[in-house]
Amino acid sequence: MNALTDAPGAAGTERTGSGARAGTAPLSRSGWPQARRVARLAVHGPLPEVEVPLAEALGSTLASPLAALTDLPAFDTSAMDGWAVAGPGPWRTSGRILAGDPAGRREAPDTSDAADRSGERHPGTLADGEAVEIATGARVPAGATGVLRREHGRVDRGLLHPLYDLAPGQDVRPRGQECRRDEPLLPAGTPVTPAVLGLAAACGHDRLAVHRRPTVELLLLGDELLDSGIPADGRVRDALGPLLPPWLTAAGAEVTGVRRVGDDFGLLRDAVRFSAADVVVTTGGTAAGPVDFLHEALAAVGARLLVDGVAVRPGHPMLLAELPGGRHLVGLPGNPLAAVAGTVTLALPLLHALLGRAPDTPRSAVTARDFPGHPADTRLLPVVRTDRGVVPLAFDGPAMLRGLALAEALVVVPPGGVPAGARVELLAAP
Ligand SMILES: Nc1nc2c(c(=O)[nH]1)N[C@H]1C(S)=C(S)[C@@H](COP(=O)(O)OP(=O)(O)OC[C@H]3O[C@@H](n4cnc5c(N)ncnc54)[C@H](O)[C@@H]3O)O[C@H]1N2
Ligand code: MOO
Repeated sequence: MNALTDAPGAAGTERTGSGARAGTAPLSRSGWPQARRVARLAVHGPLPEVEVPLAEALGSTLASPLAALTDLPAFDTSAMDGWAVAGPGPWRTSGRILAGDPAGRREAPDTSDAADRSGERHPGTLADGEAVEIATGARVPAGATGVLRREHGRVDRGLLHPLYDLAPGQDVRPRGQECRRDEPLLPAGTPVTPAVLGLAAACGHDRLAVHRRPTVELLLLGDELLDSGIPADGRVRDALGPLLPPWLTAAGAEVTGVRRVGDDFGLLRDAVRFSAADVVVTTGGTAAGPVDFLHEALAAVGARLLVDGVAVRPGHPMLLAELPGGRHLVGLPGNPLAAVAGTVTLALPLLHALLGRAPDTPRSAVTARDFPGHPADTRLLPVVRTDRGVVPLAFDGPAMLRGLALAEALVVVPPGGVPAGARVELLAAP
């Protein structure tokens, strides 16, 4: 069916009289923005705080602000290979300071007159007219007024001559330039990215206080699914088993299990009932087909539907339920692009709430051409960016992934569509 014309009309209850709905209170389908909001507000708060080593923190969210444990840089640091110099040139050079050398250490003995005279001075202190060879990243000695790059100086008979003027403090990264000890660097709610891990290590952290990552069990429904090989004889390859776990993991979830569940009511009910995951994600079985048992299984385990159908194309049969014990279930439609729409609409906002992640700043772009809309539903379409704005990709049907695989983002097209030049919201593509 054409995603533009198979709408039942304005938002209303779509599935009526299906045996698969017995026992669950009928819900009107939600508008798309409302469904996202419901998913974000479905939990009372983020999961508890835990302290984990840096190597285990990727993808989780800071539970408290990240504060520096040291000044950064922790000492005046040379930004270049060359010489640390004191006062105006030329300079007498002696010794060498490498990255990692402790304070005051200079490889060659300091025999300069100034050092000999300086009873009170630190042994590594440079006096006016002195220079010491220095490596990038090495501690700049006390008394130095700048660093002369190797290519900016010439040594002639033990004297270093500048080829260019040297500004005071040139090529020295002063202690505390980036931050001071105890200074808050990142607020609670920041996602832990590789860059955050690097920053945390740079300023002295071995462990991070984060919210526990939500566990996710993925249940792939459908007897027709094949795990390997070429699809034939009415069977189809499972596209969501490969697609969803890495995406959910990248979003911060800990995917604890991926299981195929046959088209059997009892099997599905028990898989949902006994899952220990914070979030059960199912694929398929959301609609009204003869073996679509999801609603019936949810009723049997005492689930409460929070979202039951969304005014969005593709993906309108998606659902969100609260399970006993404070767990949740996201029901993604079986059509793969519809499942992707369900993931961005329900699964990611729910996971972000459990992770304690601060709301993303919405991303937007301008449309390079008209994006026809559905009369009543939001559309989510794979797009690429061009100089003129975003353009839709072909092969964007609910059962297709060909467009999505080339997509840089999904564009949110409000009901009724938008003309060329309109600003539209973008969602990250998997
Ligand atoms: N009478 C109605 N029929 C359908 C409606 C409706 O409103 N009334 N909605 C249609 C829409 S839209 C969608 S989307 C699908 C949703 O169906 P289900 O969630 O029940 O999913 P299934 O019926 O199990 O599968 C649908 C389709 O997707 C294929 N599939 C399932 N899982 C996978 C997978 N892991 N990888 C690849 N492909 C998968 C499955 O073989 C089917 O072709 O319902 C429409 N029908
Ligand atoms: O078009 Mo359905 O809405 O494939 O999800």
